[in-house]
Amino acid sequence: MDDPVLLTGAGGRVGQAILRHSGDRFEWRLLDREPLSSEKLPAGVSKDDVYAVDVTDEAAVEEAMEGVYAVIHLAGDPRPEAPWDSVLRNNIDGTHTVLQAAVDAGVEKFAFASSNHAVGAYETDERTPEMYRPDDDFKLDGEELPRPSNLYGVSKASGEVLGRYYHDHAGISVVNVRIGNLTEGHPPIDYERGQAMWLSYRDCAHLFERCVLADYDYEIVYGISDNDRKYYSIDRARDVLGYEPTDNSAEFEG
Ligand SMILES: NC(=O)C1=CN([C@@H]2O[C@H](COP(=O)(O)OP(=O)(O)OC[C@H]3O[C@@H](n4cnc5c(N)ncnc54)[C@H](O)[C@@H]3O)[C@@H](O)[C@H]2O)C=CC1
Ligand SMILES: O=C1O[C@H](COP(=O)(O)O)[C@@H](O)[C@H](O)[C@H]1O
Repeated sequence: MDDPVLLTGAGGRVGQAILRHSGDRFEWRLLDREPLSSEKLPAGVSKDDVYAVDVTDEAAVEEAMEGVYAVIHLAGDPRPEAPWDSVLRNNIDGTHTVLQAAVDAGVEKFAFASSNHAVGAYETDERTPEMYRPDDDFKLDGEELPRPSNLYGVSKASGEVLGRYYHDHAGISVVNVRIGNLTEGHPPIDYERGQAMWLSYRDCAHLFERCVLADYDYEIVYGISDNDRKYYSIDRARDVLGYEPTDNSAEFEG
């Protein structure tokens, strides 16, 4: 596929995980409100393919969207403790602006970085910490309603609903990836929740690559590696996207 893939929030942790492992897979167009240093750019991506843009800037986003085949939308405030004014502007208004521009430009697919915090309130005192352990059978599969654990999680659930609206009314393919805990090199240490939802860099890149290449209508999938501790099912990601994770947080436990 020759048409570009627009990666918003390209300079961040998730964006760099994708570019480090899939930098040669697509014709990239990179967007971030912060300037991207040359070491953050994969080979073959020139400064002409980089847009220093705020995702709430409609005109600038429309310009970056011209001719794009698919969008991987990562840009936003990633802090679970982020205040309402920030998640309202960066995560909700920003996602609306990017989705509207994508539809207006005839973009085929939209992959949204949702979060475990969109469903964090399922992790009740009664269920934890046992639910983070391999022998517990509690599972979430993406069919469940959001239960945000904070206002950041509300903004992520809002992004999922924005995608539902634009799929239903404009036909764009949408996949919401409820990312767990992206940690480079190994799972979080001494943190059972993080180990249950660990996503390795290479599995992250592979999963978003599948979001560009697979065909789907509207989906919600979990973005985690194949962890023994997982309480998120990755069956939907396997069945619809062809996701085949390599890593498992259990392999790093003594
Ligand atoms: N890192 C993780 O474990 C997880 C991340 N996510 C989501 O994935 C996405 C990326 O997260 P990270 O890479 O960890 O965050 P990050 O903070 O490392 O990267 C986010 C990037 O987006 C840019 N950005 C923020 N607001 C922007 C705006 N208004 N306009 C343009 N660019 C903007 C920042 O400059 C930054 O380079 C976020 O939406 C986050 O909510 C979800 C679950 C887990
Ligand atoms: O959405 C996100 O979730 C991860 C994991 O949550 P945590 O509460 O276990 O840290 C978080 O690390 C990341 O910053 C955030 O964007």
